[in-house]
Amino acid sequence: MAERKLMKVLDGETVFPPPVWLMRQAGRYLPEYRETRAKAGGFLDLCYNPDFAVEVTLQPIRRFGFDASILFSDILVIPDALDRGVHFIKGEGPKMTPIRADEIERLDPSRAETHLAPVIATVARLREELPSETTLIGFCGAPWTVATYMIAGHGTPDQAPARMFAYWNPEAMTKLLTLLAEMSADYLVRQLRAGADCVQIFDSWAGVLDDQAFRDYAVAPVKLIVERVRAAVPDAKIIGFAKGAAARLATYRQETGVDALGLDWQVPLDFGRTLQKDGAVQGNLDPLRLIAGGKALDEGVDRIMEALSNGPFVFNLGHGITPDAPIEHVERLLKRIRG
Ligand SMILES: Cc1c2[nH]c(c1CCC(=O)O)Cc1[nH]c(c(CCC(=O)O)c1C)Cc1[nH]c(c(CCC(=O)O)c1C)Cc1[nH]c(c(C)c1CCC(=O)O)C2
Repeated sequence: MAERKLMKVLDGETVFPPPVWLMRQAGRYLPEYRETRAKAGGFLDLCYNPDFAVEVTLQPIRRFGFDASILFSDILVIPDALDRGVHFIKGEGPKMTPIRADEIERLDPSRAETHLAPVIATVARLREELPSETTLIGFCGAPWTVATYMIAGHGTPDQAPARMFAYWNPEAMTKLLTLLAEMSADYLVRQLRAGADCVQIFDSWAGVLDDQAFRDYAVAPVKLIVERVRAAVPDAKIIGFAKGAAARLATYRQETGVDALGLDWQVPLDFGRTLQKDGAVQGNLDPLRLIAGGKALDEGVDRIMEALSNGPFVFNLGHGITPDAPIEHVERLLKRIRG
C-alpha cells in the first residue's frame, strides 16, 4: 500500500509526477473492450460477470500502466438492484421504468446484497490480480445523479424531470435520496472491505441544481454516504466528483466530508489551486482535447500540470473518456505527464 501513489495524494502528499488515471478508462475506445463486450452479451451481463468485469478492468492497466484502476461496473446497478427494469439500448444509453412519487415508499432495498454480490466478487479478484502498486478505486453514483435517471427513465440534457419532481414532491425526493444514500454507503463499505483502496462518488448532474437544491439534493445525501461509510470504515478515503458544482466546490469538501475533489474541465485552474489548500484535487483535462491531440492536448496537459502539480494532485480528465478518443493520444498524454 505504501507505494500506491494515489493513496499518498489522498493523504495530502504531493507526488511528482502525479498519479494518473482516466474516468471511463475501460470502454469502447479500446478494441479489447469491444471484443469482451461482444462476448458478454448485454452491458449489465458484463457488469455482473466477474470473469468479464475483471478482464475489462485490467485491460487499460495492461495497455497503459495507469496508476489507478477503477472497478468496472455502472452507477445504475443500484436502481437495477431495486428492480427498476434497467437496460441499455445501443446508441441510446440507459433506460428504466420512470418512478412515480407514490412508488418510493414501496422500494425494497433488501435484494441489493445478493444482487450486487458479483460486483463485490469482482473487487476481491481485482485486488488479487492487479499489480501491487496500482490503486483500486471503487465507486457509486451520488443519490441525486442516480435519481435523475430513475425519475426520467433515461438520460436528459438538463434533468428537468427530476428537478420538477423535487419541486412538486420535496418529501418524496428526500425519501428517495435517503434510501439511495443508505444503499450506496452499504455498497461502498462492501467494496472497501473486499479490497478497494478508496472510493469515488460520481455526481455527474450536480451542476443543474440551484443553490438551495444543491444543498438539499447534492450535498446532504453525499454527506450521509460519507458519514455512514466512515462509521463502518473509519479511515475510508473518498473522492467526490460533483460535475458542474463550480463555485460551490469552495465548501463542498468541508460540507460533505470527502477527502478529495474531482474537478470538471470548466473549473478554473487558479480556483483549483486554492482548493488544494485543504487537500487533494483530481482532474481536469477537457476530454475533447484528448480527441484533438497535438498542440491542443499538449497545451491542456501543460497548463494543468503547471497549476496543480505542486500540491496534492491526481491527473485525470474533467469527465469520462469518449469512444472516439485515439489510443495514441492516451499514450501521448501519459508521456507528457510522466516525461
Ligand atoms: C452518469 C453515469 C453512468 N455511469 C457512470 C456515470 C457517472 C460518470 C459519468 O458521468 O460519466 C459511471 C461509470 N460507468 C462505467 C464506469 C466504469 C469504470 C470506468 O472505466 O470508469 C463508471 C465509473 C462504465 C460504462 N457505462 C456505460 C458504458 C458504455 C456501455 C457500452 O459498452 O455500451 C461504460 C463503459 C453505459 C452508461 N452508463 C451511464 C450512461 C449515461 C451510459 C451510456 C453512455 C455511453 O454509452 O457512453 C450512467
